Amino acid sequence: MAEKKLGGAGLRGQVAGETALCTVGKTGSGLTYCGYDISELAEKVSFEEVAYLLAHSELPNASQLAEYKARLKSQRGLPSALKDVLERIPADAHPMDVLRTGCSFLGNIEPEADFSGADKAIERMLAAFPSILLYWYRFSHDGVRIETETNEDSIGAHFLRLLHGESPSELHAAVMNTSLILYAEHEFNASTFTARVCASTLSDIHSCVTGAIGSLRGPLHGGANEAAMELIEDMKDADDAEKTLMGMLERKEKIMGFGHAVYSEFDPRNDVIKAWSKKLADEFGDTRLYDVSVRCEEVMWREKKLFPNADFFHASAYHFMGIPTKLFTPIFVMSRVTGWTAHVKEQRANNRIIRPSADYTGPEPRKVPAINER
Ligand SMILES: CC(=O)SCCNC(=O)CCNC(=O)[C@H](O)C(C)(C)COP(=O)(O)OP(=O)(O)OC[C@H]1O[C@@H](n2cnc3c(N)ncnc32)[C@H](O)[C@@H]1OP(=O)(O)O
Ligand SMILES: O=C([O-])CC(=O)C(=O)O
Repeated sequence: MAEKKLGGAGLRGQVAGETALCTVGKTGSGLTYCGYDISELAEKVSFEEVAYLLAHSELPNASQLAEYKARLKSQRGLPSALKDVLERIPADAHPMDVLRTGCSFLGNIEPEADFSGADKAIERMLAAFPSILLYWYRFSHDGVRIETETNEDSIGAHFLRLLHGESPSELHAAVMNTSLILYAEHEFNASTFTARVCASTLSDIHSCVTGAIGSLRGPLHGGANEAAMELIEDMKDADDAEKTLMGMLERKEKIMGFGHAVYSEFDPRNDVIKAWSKKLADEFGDTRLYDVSVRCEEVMWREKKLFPNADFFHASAYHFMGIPTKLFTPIFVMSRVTGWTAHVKEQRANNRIIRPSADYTGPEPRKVPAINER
């Protein structure tokens, strides 16, 4: 993969620390987690294996995986104090704000006592985030208090079960599994860097994750999957997509779900989720959203040499599985919590408080005038 020209604002291209967790955009391999290529992981393993890999630096063997999954499964229930809080959050709140509050509140009632409690807190967050999200969603939108403990084998299937009230098809469970793998980790992206900055002050893990959720929410980062859906949902067909995009480009508007801070030619996660989106479109029996997405991809490359990032084809894929748009970015959280927390542990293991400098552009030193002279 060609190196992207880096420099300028946004700390672009500057090395801000070390990690053994992930490489992004290195020549010969687009994206690796602990040395494993993302395409191979997406093809061969479960999200739980990836979560374990990020937490423990090695893939689990069969018994380690079975124990890990059993532990996660046993932690899907929510304490009543947390349910009370979730019931007070209005239906028109953004679900990312709900997760942010849910995570923060969990840190109050089940705090990480000291850093030796990190793994326990991480597993609890991983297990409880889908339950937090969907307990609130179903209560505020459907008026039901759902049972959040399910027997579904995977986190992806558990999520779909809580959302739709029934076990997902094999296809949908497989797509969720792959999606969670693709979103799990990505080096020093904005939300992970947020988590590391917080960790570097020796703060607690719930604070690190709460801050990271806030960073992920924005449309230039994780929020782009929702913004991409809003872009494509009204496109009638491929020609309409072309016309809409050309107009937006002429007006110099940003097209959400395209471009990347590090990758220069393609995002290795795109081919994987695009293939699943096509399968889902065929199953759904309506390829409009897939067709308009493909035309967007063609137009953006032709006009701007910009390519879809991980978020773009996630929009149609999630939509085909009946997932409401506002739950798209929270799914990213359910996955990325594994990467964030692995970075928190890594930062703690070799810590120095992160505190860069700034070039000053303000006024020269001056005297404070009396209030009636201002
Ligand atoms: C999972 C993730 O978080 S992936 C990222 C999700 N975010 C998005 O999809 C939002 C849309 N994309 C963007 O805003 C950007 O591409 C970012 C934030 C991802 C990366 O930002 P940068 O590193 O600053 O982008 P980059 O340096 O490649 O930009 C080069 C030029 O392309 C333009 N450009 C980049 N992305 C886009 C886009 N999606 N639509 C239109 N123009 C774009 C930039 O405005 C810039 O133009 P300029 O030189 O005239 O200012
Ligand atoms: O690396 C980035 O800047 C954004 C990204 O793709 C991610 O966090 O998955």
